[in-house]
Amino acid sequence: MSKVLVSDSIDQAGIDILSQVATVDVKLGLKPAELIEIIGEYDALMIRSSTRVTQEIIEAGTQLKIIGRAGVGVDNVDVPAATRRGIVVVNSPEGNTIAAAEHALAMILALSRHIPDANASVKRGAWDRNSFVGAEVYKKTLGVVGLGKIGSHVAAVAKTMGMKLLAYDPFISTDRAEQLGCQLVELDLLFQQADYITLHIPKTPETTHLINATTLAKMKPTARIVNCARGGIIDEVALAAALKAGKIGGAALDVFESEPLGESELRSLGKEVILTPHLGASTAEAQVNVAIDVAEQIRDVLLGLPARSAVNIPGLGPDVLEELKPYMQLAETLGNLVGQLAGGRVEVLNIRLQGELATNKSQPLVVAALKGLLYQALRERVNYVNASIEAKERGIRVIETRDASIRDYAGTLHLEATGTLGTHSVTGALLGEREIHLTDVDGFPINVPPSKYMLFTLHRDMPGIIGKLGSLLGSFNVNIASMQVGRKIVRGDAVMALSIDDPLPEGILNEIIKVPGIRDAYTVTL
Ligand SMILES: NC(=O)c1ccc[n+]([C@@H]2O[C@H](COP(=O)([O-])OP(=O)(O)OC[C@H]3O[C@@H](n4cnc5c(N)ncnc54)[C@H](O)[C@@H]3O)[C@@H](O)[C@H]2O)c1
Ligand SMILES: O=C(O)[C@H](O)COP(=O)(O)O
Repeated sequence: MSKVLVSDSIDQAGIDILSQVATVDVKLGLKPAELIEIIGEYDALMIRSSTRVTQEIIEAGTQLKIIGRAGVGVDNVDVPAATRRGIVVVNSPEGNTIAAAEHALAMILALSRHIPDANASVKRGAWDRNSFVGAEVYKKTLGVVGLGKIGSHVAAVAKTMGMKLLAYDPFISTDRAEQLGCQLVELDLLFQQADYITLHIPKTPETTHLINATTLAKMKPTARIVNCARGGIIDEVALAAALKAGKIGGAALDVFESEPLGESELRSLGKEVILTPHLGASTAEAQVNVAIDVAEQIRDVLLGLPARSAVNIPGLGPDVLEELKPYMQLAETLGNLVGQLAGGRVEVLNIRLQGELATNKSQPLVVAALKGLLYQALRERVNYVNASIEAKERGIRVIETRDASIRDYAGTLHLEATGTLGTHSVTGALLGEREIHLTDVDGFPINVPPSKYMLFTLHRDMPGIIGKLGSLLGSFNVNIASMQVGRKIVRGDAVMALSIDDPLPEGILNEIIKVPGIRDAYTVTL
């Protein structure tokens, strides 16, 4: 049975799902050295934001197949290191969207009405109504930086509170912003005009210290800024200085450059600053959502199925996956087949998407074809995560073409591999109940479903050759399950595709190519 380590606090709903397929160990608060010591026993690791999954931990996780982040941000995981090792990293992109958006909205209102400090003062026994006069958000301008899932929900709710909305997000369209009632503006204008600024962007090299002494100086002296996105987007030293100097009106932070928050000037500031310990996703509902979402993906990967929200499988979202799954199987089979026909070291892989396939997203198909192509060399070590990297490291050049014209089949995938031993090609399609069929081998039309053991010959189309090959195979006790000849002209060159029940015995290929008329023979295992 597989083993899963849960190293952050996860809702029981997730543990229950994992327990269906694995032994689950919940070990919270592990030090890095302790995690390194035990991670080698586990097939999967499930975390939130507290566990830092470094390259060292990934390298010690020799059995690891998947790292599941029960939440959105994977910045605590060394994703490139996981990718190099072929470990799938999954998250829950939507499970805590509402929770994080509502936390940001709560911060905006709490800042405006000094709720934390007013509450603390009453609890201390005071009744001070003068120190906590607030401001209304109605008719004020909210600047939303990042109009993705969380930013959009914040904008939608703020709109209903009567706020005017400005937004900055270079990756969304003006139409989308308008649908949400937001005016898309440049960042400088947003900084100058907003009464409230709320951040909903990932932390990237471009967004690190986006809020710094220079950008803070552009804001209104009454501006209030909220960060429920990621620590480090705000330069905390510059923020504390701006707040102290009255250059901005207030700040509410849920996330920090270093967590847990250590010594910080921000702690010493008054009611204009609200600090929460990374609580954006901490609602009962969100925790159930993310735990189920990620546990289901871990379960699926441990059962050999693909995950719906893998962050390190390019272009493979849940919607794409559902549609492309059968085509990915086709691409992988063809990749495996053409790799074996080509033999030697493949240098160029041409991939042509034909007919209705030409309009599909191609990246997952390319990855699947490469996974198939590299299977003979790498076996289980190649998967959807590392296939592209492995191919690149081997210097395999991938050339992709599309042709939307429909020929004999509605949609076909054609792979041509050129390597040290020559060039071979295969084409395939999904027919009937989405069953894989080989429709062409080395330019010769055939129509056969692939089977585990196959034999292909290149021969001259002439009387008696099928019989001679059949007798030869019979003399080696090889049972033929099916056989088909593909030819372009009568008595010209032809290809024979045979499905056989068992692997071809050693040495028989040499006998086959001695049969008069047979020029070449290839055996493959799929
Ligand atoms: N505090 C919490 O507990 C908590 C909970 C959930 C998510 N988060 C964080 O909230 C953030 C947003 O999450 P989401 O689910 O809305 O993500 P999302 O991917 O749906 O949206 C992010 C948006 O930011 C935009 N963006 C990227 N780079 C930008 C840039 N340089 N300038 C402006 N916009 C940029 C993208 O186009 C996208 O629209 C993430 O950092 C996530 O980790 C925090
Ligand atoms: O990225 C996220 O999902 C949030 O930051 C939540 O983090 P958490 O799961 O540690 O609360």
